[in-house]
Amino acid sequence: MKLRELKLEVSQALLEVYPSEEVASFFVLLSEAYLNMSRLELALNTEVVVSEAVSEKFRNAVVRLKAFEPIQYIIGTTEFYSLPFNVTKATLIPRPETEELVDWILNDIPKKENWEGSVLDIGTGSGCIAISLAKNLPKSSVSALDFSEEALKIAKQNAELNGVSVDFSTQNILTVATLPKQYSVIVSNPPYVRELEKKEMQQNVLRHEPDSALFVSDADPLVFYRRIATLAKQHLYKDGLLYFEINEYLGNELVTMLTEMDYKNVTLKKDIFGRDRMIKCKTNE
Ligand SMILES: C[S@@+](CC[C@H](N)C(=O)[O-])C[C@H]1O[C@@H](n2cnc3c(N)ncnc32)[C@H](O)[C@@H]1O
Repeated sequence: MKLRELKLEVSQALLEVYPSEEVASFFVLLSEAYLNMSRLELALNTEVVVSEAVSEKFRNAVVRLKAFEPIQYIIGTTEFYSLPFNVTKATLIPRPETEELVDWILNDIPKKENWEGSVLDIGTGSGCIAISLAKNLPKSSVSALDFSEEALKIAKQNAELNGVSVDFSTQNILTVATLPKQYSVIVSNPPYVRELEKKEMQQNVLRHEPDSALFVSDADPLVFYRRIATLAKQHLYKDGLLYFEINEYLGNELVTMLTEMDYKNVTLKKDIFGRDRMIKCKTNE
């Protein structure tokens, strides 16, 4: 089958479910993954013949996309902070707001090339926060933990893929008594979606991403923040910084909680859409 015919078949099937811009972008991503062809090469080689085996891969992807499976899980990769990351159903797909969190941390560090501080990422998932920090802070020492062995397997692959060294460990943050050492920065994007918010979420997230990465009980949505902030009190150096990605509806409650815990300079930050999505605070003024 010619590439142009395959494109027509795939596009017609996906247009039943997705808008045309999204269909076009899916076809490019699938072609990069299965044909190793860029957007430009696709445009220039419409008459090229695609093997039956590869056409079949596209057809399988169409079935999965029509079941609202995220494209990142289908092709097994995504990009975060301009770096490549493998993803599987054991890992959350890294989000743009988390890139903003990484950017906030990096902007707070003046001489990134020479910074020799230590960082801990709690609930690392694909490793996206830890690895992008390690990549941009070449002299730092970065550690990361998650309670999912499956997620950590992927995070370790991603550290190798990006040529950085991160000290990964399997820990349940809700039950560990202490953290391994002292840190200059502790960061976390913990589960923070309340059960009551499920109805606002898209099918592709609800059906395919890991529940344990996303949800917390309506009764105690700040459980991870309280636990991490308590541990961070003992494990941040003087002037150490704590950063969280947050639920946009819980910003004020977090400001109150961290202030009552005697953290200083508690600062909320909005994402590019104007929503409170990050918070930072300091151990000392
Ligand atoms: C919102 S995801 C964030 C993943 C990744 N850091 C990111 O930003 O894309 C939360 C992560 O916390 C992990 N997690 C959930 N409960 C945990 C626990 N009790 N202890 C340690 N990690 C936990 C999940 O496995 C998941 O990887």
